[in-house]
Amino acid sequence: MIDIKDLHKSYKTGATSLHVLKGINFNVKEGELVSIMGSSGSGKSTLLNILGMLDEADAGSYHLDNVPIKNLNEKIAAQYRNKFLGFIFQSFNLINYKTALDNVAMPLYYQGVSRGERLDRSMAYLEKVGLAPWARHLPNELSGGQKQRVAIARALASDPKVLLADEPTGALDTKTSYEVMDLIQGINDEGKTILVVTHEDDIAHMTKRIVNLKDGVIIDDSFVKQVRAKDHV
Ligand SMILES: Nc1ncnc2c1ncn2[C@@H]1O[C@H](COP(=O)(O)OP(=O)(O)OP(=O)(O)O)[C@@H](O)[C@H]1O
Repeated sequence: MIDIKDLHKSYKTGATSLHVLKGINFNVKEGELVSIMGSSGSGKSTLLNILGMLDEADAGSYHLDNVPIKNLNEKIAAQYRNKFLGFIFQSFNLINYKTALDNVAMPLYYQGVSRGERLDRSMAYLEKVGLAPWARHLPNELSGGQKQRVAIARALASDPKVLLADEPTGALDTKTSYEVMDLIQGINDEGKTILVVTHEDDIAHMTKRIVNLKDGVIIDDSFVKQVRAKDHV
């Protein structure tokens, strides 16, 4: 599903250049649940931005569902992003003046889905994440965990091939974090390919494989022997 070969990325500020990704190689197969770990500054967000087609590498190749992701114009990149990827963020990124239901339905509007289908589909995904009773509420009436569930429903509603989650539990307390990871595990059990960026070891052990980044290189890439469940973290 994801195939990355010898990826390099540098940031240039003035006369200096910071080499952040120094030859990343990895593959993610359909249906995997993988975490990308590493300390602050190791390059996790840089890698995720490239995977999410929000930025491009300087060198190396990236194939997403066998499609080469390179030199795409804005319009094509946006189309691919809609088709292939769903995003989940640490800070939820919900629109505060729209209800939970309208937040989930929003991307479908931009994809030209009719109003009736948008609302039906969004309601079904809110049900899936356990939030149907909260459909008419605004984000500020929801807890952090509930907000993240809305964001997950929004990411799923377009049925992307891959979910990219950037520190999805970063703003949540421990118990709520495990509940959100439990939901992510359930979505993965249904076949969705999911990548989770985290710097928390317990969260990473709720995924099936941990890729460890340090100073822009992968220092370890291993399957988790015993994937932890929410009540046994
Ligand atoms: N747009 C940019 N311009 C210049 N330097 C950048 C830019 N983005 C990131 N960096 C630098 O690149 C390095 C890697 O940053 P990155 O955000 O990928 O790390 P990270 O592992 O995600 O860290 P964190 O866990 O703190 O988010 C850091 O030293 C950072 O300061």
